[in-house]
Amino acid sequence: MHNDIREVLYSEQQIQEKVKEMGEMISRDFEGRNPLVICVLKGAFIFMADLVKQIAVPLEIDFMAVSSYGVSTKSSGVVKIIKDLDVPVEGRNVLIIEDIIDSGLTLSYLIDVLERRNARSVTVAALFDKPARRTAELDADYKGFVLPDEFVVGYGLDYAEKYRNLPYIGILKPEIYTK
Ligand SMILES: O=P(O)(O)OC[C@H]1O[C@H](OP(=O)(O)OP(=O)(O)O)[C@H](O)[C@@H]1O
Ligand code: HPA
Ligand SMILES: [Mg+2]
Repeated sequence: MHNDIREVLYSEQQIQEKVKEMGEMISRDFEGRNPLVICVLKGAFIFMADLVKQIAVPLEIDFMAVSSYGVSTKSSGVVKIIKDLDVPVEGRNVLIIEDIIDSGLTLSYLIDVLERRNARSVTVAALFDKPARRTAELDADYKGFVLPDEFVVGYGLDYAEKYRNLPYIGILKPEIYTK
């Protein structure tokens, strides 16, 4: 285990099993719907890569980069689009892939943007859910694990751009971000 991690919450193997289950459900529900799968960068890049391999229906992929945390464990409250989609979403069945829903601000902003661009449907798959800190009223259609109210890293999630490459999800030692 990495020295900066206080506790591993879900191992690489537990995550892979969950991702497979989610992929199977999505495959069933999106049969014949040709989804446009949107990866919310950077955090969702690993989940996205693992999940799409478990989805058996034809799909297309695009990427959007948004950021609101920066070098902090709390949302700045301002969601900034750093990279927009390459393709129009009008008339498409969009599946948003998120690593974590925390305050919910990122997702509520994205859903609003995609609905205003006239997506046919907007569905959300989120691997991690931290309901304790929610300020925006929303929930994922496909949800992996519910997390305690702690700042977590790994499996794509960062603190100040670090720890994304850890294959598991763990609680970051508070002294790392309070020092
Ligand atoms: O529900 P919220 O409180 O909005 O938090 C969730 C979002 O915050 C993180 O992104 P971040 O802004 O850190 O950008 P990153 O993915 O590049 O790390 C995370 O990857 C989610 O996209
Ligand atoms: O707990 C978290 N860890 C990393 N990034 C995040 N973005 C929202 N919540 C978190
Ligand atoms: Mg981040």
